[in-house]
Amino acid sequence: MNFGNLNHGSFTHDPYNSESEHFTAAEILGMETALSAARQGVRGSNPLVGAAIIDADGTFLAIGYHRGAGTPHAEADVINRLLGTGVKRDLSAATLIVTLEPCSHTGRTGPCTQAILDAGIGNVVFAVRDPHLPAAGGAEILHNEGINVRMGLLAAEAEDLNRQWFVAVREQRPFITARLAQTVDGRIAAVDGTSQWITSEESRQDSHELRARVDAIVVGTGTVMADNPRLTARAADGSDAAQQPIRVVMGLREIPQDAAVRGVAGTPNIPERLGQDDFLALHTHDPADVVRELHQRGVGHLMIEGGAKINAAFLAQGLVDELVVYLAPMLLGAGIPALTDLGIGTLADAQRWEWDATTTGPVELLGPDLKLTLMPAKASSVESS
Ligand SMILES: NC(=O)C1=CN([C@@H]2O[C@H](COP(=O)(O)OP(=O)(O)OC[C@H]3O[C@@H](n4cnc5c(N)ncnc54)[C@H](OP(=O)(O)O)[C@@H]3O)[C@@H](O)[C@H]2O)C=CC1
Ligand SMILES: Nc1c(N[C@@H]2O[C@H](COP(=O)(O)O)[C@@H](O)[C@H]2O)[nH]c(=O)[nH]c1=O
Repeated sequence: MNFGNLNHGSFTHDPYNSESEHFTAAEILGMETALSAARQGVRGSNPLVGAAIIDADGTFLAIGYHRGAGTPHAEADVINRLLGTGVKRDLSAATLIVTLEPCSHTGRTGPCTQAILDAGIGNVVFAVRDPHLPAAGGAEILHNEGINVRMGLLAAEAEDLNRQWFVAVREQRPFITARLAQTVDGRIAAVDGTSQWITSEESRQDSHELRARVDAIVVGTGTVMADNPRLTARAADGSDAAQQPIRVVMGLREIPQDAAVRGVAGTPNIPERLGQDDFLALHTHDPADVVRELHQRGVGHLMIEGGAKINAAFLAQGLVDELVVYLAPMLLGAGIPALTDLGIGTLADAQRWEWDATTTGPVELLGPDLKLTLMPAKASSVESS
């Protein structure tokens, strides 16, 4: 196969896809299994990726997946599972099946191409190209090392699995999660601005785990003035988590010198790009400015934590890839809504979302609350509704 004329930055299908390749029933089953395994991961700066290794006769040898930024990639995970005991085995006839092109770069972990070569695996089948430029090109490296590489198996399914991640990469911005802690009637604070707490301890702890995973959190100046939040990631005993997001406040007002958000938080998730300063005031009302600035600072996963105006600003510009809604069994009737105006005047223009069925499923019970996870509906399902 000639890999020479492929464009890594492109999101169009490669000329070499499933129609020009032959895949065995075992490889198809392997890719279906890898796609299911991928769904056990968590969304964020890295895509969901799953992998399987099958023997020449189609026997499954191992299944693995990526558990989120900073953890081993799916290829390394599946190889570790197979060879973790230290037993050397001949894998030259085996096939590694993976939902995304093996990476060729050293990011938070080492290159998967090297792990595959070190394991002596003779064949690789992957579904879709990795559009993330520093990581791309793995197929060529493997091919040039004499590995039999084929691509395109269940490509549409693999693209769909990470479709918002692909959008974020294409737009050269972080993957963006918006997090709402609201009453059943969609309020995030009472009429007088009080909001602590609407959601349960279990929900808030889950939220702290989310904070520890993201690279940055954004709130508006309104939230800082109303709540004086710390915006740190904390363990159940109140101690600071080892990894902390950059805390970002968006708006024109100055943040008071004694604001809690200025306090020392610990180790930022991306220290090499931020130094010791993990608080950032961005004097703008435009979410695109925030996204651009944070992308330049190396933020791969951004979380919007409110309030109402900030939530609406990001949603109105299509700058939310994932919605996490903690829904408390509480009614306020009046108060601050989860979102201000999105500029939607008629039902036909409603934003459509769909439930996201990854690890925990779209609905989780957290104490008395529900946690709902959603992603923007596919363009095709919006057109047909
Ligand atoms: N339950 C929950 O999950 C949460 C609840 N809350 C609650 O929400 C309330 C605060 O909400 P809200 O007042 O909407 O505050 P926001 O945090 O949304 O901040 C709004 C302020 O940010 C600035 N700003 C920045 N960008 C924009 C923009 N695109 N459009 C408009 N304003 C912008 C403006 O101030 P400036 O003049 O400085 O530019 C504006 O007044 C509080 O009562 C808080 O308790 C807050 C977060 C989470
Ligand atoms: N009210 C409310 C939340 N509010 C969010 O938590 C912030 C306070 O953060 P911190 O000072 O770090 O504890 C606050 O400003 C707002 O962003 N979160 C929730 O999980 N549930 C809730 O009911």
